[in-house]
Amino acid sequence: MTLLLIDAGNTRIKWALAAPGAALGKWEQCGAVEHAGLDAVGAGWRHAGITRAIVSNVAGAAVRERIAQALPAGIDVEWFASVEERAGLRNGYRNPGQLGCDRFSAAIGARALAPGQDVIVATCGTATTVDAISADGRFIGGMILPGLALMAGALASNTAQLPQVAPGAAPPPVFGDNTHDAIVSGCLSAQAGAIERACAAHGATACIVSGGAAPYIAPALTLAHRVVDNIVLVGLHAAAGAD
Ligand SMILES: Nc1ncnc2c1ncn2[C@@H]1O[C@H](COP(=O)(O)OP(=O)(O)O)[C@@H](O)[C@H]1O
Ligand SMILES: CC(C)(COP(=O)(O)O)[C@@H](O)C(=O)NCCC(=O)O
Ligand SMILES: [K+]
Repeated sequence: MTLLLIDAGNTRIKWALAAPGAALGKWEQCGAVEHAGLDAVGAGWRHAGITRAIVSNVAGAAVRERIAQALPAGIDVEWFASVEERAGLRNGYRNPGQLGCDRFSAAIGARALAPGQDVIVATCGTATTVDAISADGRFIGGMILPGLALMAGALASNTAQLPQVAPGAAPPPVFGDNTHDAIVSGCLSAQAGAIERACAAHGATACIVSGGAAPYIAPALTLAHRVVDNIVLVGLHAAAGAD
């Protein structure tokens, strides 16, 4: 009766196994792999008692096909999609289906973790998305910006003098006194600045930060926030429980 949750992003595939009735985010097992590593993970899924899977995929048709091949045979599979309303969340996108299904799921997860609050949820992956959810359960809209690695990589590959940088565990001073720190500060300030601007514009009472780059971006934030591992998987779990 195990539920398999999958969040396929443009860089990595995150997955978790949830037992029936498990609390949100309390997984039996979880992991993250780059797209090429999926087959090995799929072999492990075959002996895990999985009866149902919910998959959020924003990484395109080839990745969808790879996931379909890796899933255990004969289970009930839902390809999660952005719709007008799900799990008590109303989708305010002009065309609800245009919203990335990972963003819709992250918003469902954020609402489940902060019910009745005006929430900003930032998912810091290949792209960074910063989305606003109202206290009465409406996905208002959001921002899409290049993720931290993309931003830093764009500078390195489009300039003659700027190196590829790697952010460290702690953010550098806001005003870097060397090229490396100036680039890291610039990229972190853009990411953290977008999140802080969104919180101010929304009058947010809760700010949730997730995604592979969250450990670098969250320490640069100057406002109260909560780092949540895999908010997209939390949202899929909440959506499954609301059916
Ligand atoms: N071990 C890692 N492998 C890949 N990306 C990582 C890793 N650790 C941190 N990152 C950062 O996380 C981002 C990927 O995060 P993730 O949430 O998996 O993205 P996506 O959902 O777009 O696949 C990368 O762009 C990079 O900034
Ligand atoms: C914005 C995204 C690329 C984020 O993808 P990710 O960084 O998680 O790989 C994805 O949510 C997407 O393709 N969205 C569709 C467009 C939209 O949400 O408006
Ligand atoms: K993202």
